[in-house]
Amino acid sequence: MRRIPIRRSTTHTQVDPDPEAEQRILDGLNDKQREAVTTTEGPVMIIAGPGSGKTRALTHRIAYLLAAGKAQPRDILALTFTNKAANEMQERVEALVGDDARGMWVGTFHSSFARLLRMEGDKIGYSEDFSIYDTADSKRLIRQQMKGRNLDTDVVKPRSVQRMISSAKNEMIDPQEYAELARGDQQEIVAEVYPAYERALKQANALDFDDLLLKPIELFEQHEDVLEKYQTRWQYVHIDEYQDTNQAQYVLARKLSARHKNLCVVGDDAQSIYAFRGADITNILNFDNDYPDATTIRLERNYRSTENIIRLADSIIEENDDQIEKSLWTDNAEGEYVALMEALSEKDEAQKIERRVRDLHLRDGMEYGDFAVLYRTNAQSRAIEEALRKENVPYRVIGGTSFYERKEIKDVLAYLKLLVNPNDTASLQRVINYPTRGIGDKTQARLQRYAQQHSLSLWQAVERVEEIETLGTRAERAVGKFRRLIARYASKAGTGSVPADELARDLIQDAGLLSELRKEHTRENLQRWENVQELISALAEYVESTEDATISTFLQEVALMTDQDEAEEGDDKVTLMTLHAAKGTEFPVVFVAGLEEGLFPLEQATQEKAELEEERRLFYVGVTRAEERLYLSWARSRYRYGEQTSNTRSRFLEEVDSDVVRTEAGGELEQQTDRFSAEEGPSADYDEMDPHYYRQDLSGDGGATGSSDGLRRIESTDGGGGRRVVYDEGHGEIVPGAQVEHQKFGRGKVQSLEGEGDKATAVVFFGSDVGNKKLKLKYANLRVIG
Ligand SMILES: Nc1ncnc2c1ncn2[C@@H]1O[C@H](COP(=O)(O)OP(=O)(O)OP(=O)(O)O)[C@@H](O)[C@H]1O
Ligand SMILES: [Mg+2]
Repeated sequence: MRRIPIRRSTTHTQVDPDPEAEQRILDGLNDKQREAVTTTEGPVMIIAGPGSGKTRALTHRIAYLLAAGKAQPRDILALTFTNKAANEMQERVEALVGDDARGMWVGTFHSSFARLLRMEGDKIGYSEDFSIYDTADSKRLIRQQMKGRNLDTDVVKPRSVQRMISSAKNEMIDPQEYAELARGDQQEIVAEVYPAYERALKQANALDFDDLLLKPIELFEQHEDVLEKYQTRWQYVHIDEYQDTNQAQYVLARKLSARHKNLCVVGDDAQSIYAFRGADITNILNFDNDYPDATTIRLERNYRSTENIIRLADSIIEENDDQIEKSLWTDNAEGEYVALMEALSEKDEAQKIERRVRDLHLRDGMEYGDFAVLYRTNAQSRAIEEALRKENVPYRVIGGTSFYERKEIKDVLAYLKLLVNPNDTASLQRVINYPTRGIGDKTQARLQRYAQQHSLSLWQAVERVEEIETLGTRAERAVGKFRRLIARYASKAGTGSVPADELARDLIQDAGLLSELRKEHTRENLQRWENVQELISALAEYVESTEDATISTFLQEVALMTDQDEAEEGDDKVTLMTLHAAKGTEFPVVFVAGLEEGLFPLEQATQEKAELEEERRLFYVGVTRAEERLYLSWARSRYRYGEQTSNTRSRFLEEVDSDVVRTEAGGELEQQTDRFSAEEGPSADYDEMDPHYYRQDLSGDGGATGSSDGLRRIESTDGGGGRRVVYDEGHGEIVPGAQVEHQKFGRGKVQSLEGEGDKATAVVFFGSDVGNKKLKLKYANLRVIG
């Protein structure tokens, strides 16, 4: 079932000072982190590399403020990058203070300020039920405005206009200023459409994504008292991933912390990857200047990755010129070499990834949930999905054709949006004649013209259909029928007499959506029908689990979901996502796929140094998600845009520190051709993979201890602090130093042991030809020979 982030109740709770909790919170940190946590007053910037515990420090800081009695939950604002990260933060804080910490505002910028606008937006002319427009909705509105002005949408595409308006908004350039600055035909057109688009949004009681940040600024500027209220309330303001804030976010942070001056930002300039969406790296670079009394704290110890992964990451980012000097060290083990995988095609690449996943799963007992496959473009997921599906490896894809972007889902959502906000023109246009109900293009154009002439919203024109003389009786009747349908359900939704999910179910039935999907018995239609059912289930679950749930709050949650939030939690699946979506996450095993010139870095980004550096930072973000193992892969040929392209390795691969990289065994590419073109299926040569990329010098000595319960317990030190390894007698005398025999690899000597029960593994050295192998004892069938 779809997971909708649960809306936090606004109930305020009190947290009493708790010295024990305070100690516990500080115990889980190193000195630098402790400094970050206890420097509670004044502006603080924590700047540090990936995996150094920035997010952890931020979370502990909030918990510390509560436990030390410096703040109550309601005094705290924390802004994160995804709703998922926000939920995690909320949960961890609660776990740390051992109490519920409701009343904190923890969320993304967009969801926090959407919430604020629901509460205060009436002061600048938005009713509480405003709609949030995504890019597609915005484009629809822009197209309509262009058509109304006889602007050729083939010459300048609504999509480009939408992008240009969005960039302008990101830089806080309003329509008037834009008109003054506009140069050249294209900008002149945008200058004409921009103010019309703004008016149309307002008329639709709708806000686009950029507005969710701009309107609060407008609100704060026009209503000093509202700003003061929140400035006073939020004594402590926190921002994670500060390197990716844009101008509007910068202004909001500044305004909100102006009174108490307790602004704590956390970030890493080397991980700034959203300049293309208006993020402004100078926000973090200039923090010291903007807040002259700021304390800057640097964290230097990486807790996440092996030494080899960090070495590789360092060698990547070194190539960039513009960055704050940082050093990163780790106490973690050296770890495996970073593996370079060369493939013939995207299909071959996908198969190789799938094999590695299964290999590590079966042999090393890694869970499927331990793996992430990262790529530059969404389209790359297809081949990987196919390979995984073929071998029944469970996976999830984050982002891409996200559930909530599917046509049938957007149709249902548009109906629901209309109930809440009938003036929502984009939604109305979407469903007014879907399913077909005799309100064709001509009728719609007439309604539209009438609306424009009388300065009405499209819905208001629908309401006055009887007065529109240009419409024939048939059209009038059809529009009238539709109006009654929407009005009936809108009033039901308004009274709240019927549970939201029930109402939605009845509405889509009455609107003819379900029968439309059942009309033709195709697989696609069946899938769509199921998706619609799933949406209703998600709504039902949301209603059940959320206080004060309404269709309106549900729609808001859906509109503000970020790619990462859609992931269903708790199940053991390989995660597939773009490098952008991977920010802030970590996985034991990471694959970065498609390292080819033109794809990563993207062709378009290779001309300008600044863009190339952003691609490189994206690569840096990708590799630093890995905890234990990292695979880099590229394919000699690949289908892109319907054509077979022939590729060379990415320049990024030439730049990395080759000392920590090993090309995967499997011989020359020619040999690989033989291997993979054979019809034997991927599992056939499963056993003979890659003896070379395991490190020879995996340390680990240990000894056996007897015990009274009859089980033999074997302790091994694994470099990470002497974990106890326990398994039963069934495996024989498998202790470090024992001679064993494996069916395939022959004789070897046990080097070290790790894990427990079914997950117990041994590293065995099988001589210099085969090298070290890490084997899962449950499957390895090792025979002890001495
Ligand atoms: N003092 C610590 N002791 C033990 N583990 C830690 C400590 N600090 C951080 N960690 C662990 O290290 C990992 C990385 O931490 P975290 O995600 O906070 O890093 P980050 O700096 O935010 O990384 P990124 O830049 O990728 O967002 C996490 O698993 C975290 O729990
Ligand atoms: Mg982080």
